[in-house]
Amino acid sequence: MTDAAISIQGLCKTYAVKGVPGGKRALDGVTFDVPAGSIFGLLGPNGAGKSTLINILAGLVNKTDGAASIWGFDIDAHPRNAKASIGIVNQEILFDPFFTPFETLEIQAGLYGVAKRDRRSMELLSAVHLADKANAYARTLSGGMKRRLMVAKAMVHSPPVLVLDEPTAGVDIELRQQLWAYVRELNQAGVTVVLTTHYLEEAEELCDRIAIINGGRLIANEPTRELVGRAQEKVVAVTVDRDLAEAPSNVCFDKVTLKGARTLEITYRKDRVNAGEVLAAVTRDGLGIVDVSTKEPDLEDVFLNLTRSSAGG
Ligand SMILES: Nc1ncnc2c1ncn2[C@@H]1O[C@H](COP(=O)(O)OP(=O)(O)OP(=O)(O)O)[C@@H](O)[C@H]1O
Repeated sequence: MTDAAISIQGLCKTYAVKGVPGGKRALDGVTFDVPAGSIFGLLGPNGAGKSTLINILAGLVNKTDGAASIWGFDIDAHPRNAKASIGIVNQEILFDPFFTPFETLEIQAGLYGVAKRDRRSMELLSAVHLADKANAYARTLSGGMKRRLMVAKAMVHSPPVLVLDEPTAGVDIELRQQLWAYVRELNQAGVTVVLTTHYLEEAEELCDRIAIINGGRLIANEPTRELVGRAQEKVVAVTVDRDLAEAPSNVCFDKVTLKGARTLEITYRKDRVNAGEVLAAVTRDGLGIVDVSTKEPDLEDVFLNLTRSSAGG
């Protein structure tokens, strides 16, 4: 057992690209740990380097520099143990369409050297709600079913760490919810889960901790709540007791717009002023406040702010 399920230090990857001197740098000194027992989100815009990082952990891409270990096993010094400690669900759906889901899991278990008596194929199929499809041809499964089969396939050797690379791309909302429910169950049973996703609200809902990479560099790595708290802009809608001809201005307000005759939508920076000061600024002109509602920043705001500021240097 180890405190970090995955430990990554100074990881670099430069792809050799024809006609590009020096190649394409996809990872540029990335360092972070995934705490054991967590659901960890790895976010980043397209081309940020997420798949490269996961493929290095999977042993599919050779790193250029740095170190990585999985469940305490260095991927260079102990590649077999490292590989046995991780299950990876790739973006692409890969399995033989002529085998049934049950056979698919049995074959995968065989590849990992799981003894027959230790195999859990039916249990895994039930967990991903595919027990009734155990003997159907895999090619007759829907897209969502195939993806769930991929998750079951990644778990045949009972790895302590499961990585899901964009697992819900193209999966409808209901199936996505089922998949996340299963991910939560696995996590409660002790599996550390790493997921990359473009669905920020899901990362926010599911993950204890979130790392963001952009342009091959780590730009954030924090508990989800703290990351969300870093969004400095807040919006408050204030309904007043009389019609307004125009929105009042005040130094407290970053932006203010009139929404209807009596409602002001005020944007302020919570690192500069607090809600009390904003409301006091409204009443200063003799206006009475009838109603107030606030909007909490979500990860989308944080993500955009962080990637924008890192792109701007
Ligand atoms: N085999 C390769 N040869 C050259 N460049 C590559 C190769 N694979 C990836 N890249 C480049 O490396 C960078 C990182 O790509 P990567 O696929 O890791 O990003 P990503 O964050 O997973 O993006 P996405 O969300 O689109 O999958 C990109 O600029 C990509 O074009």
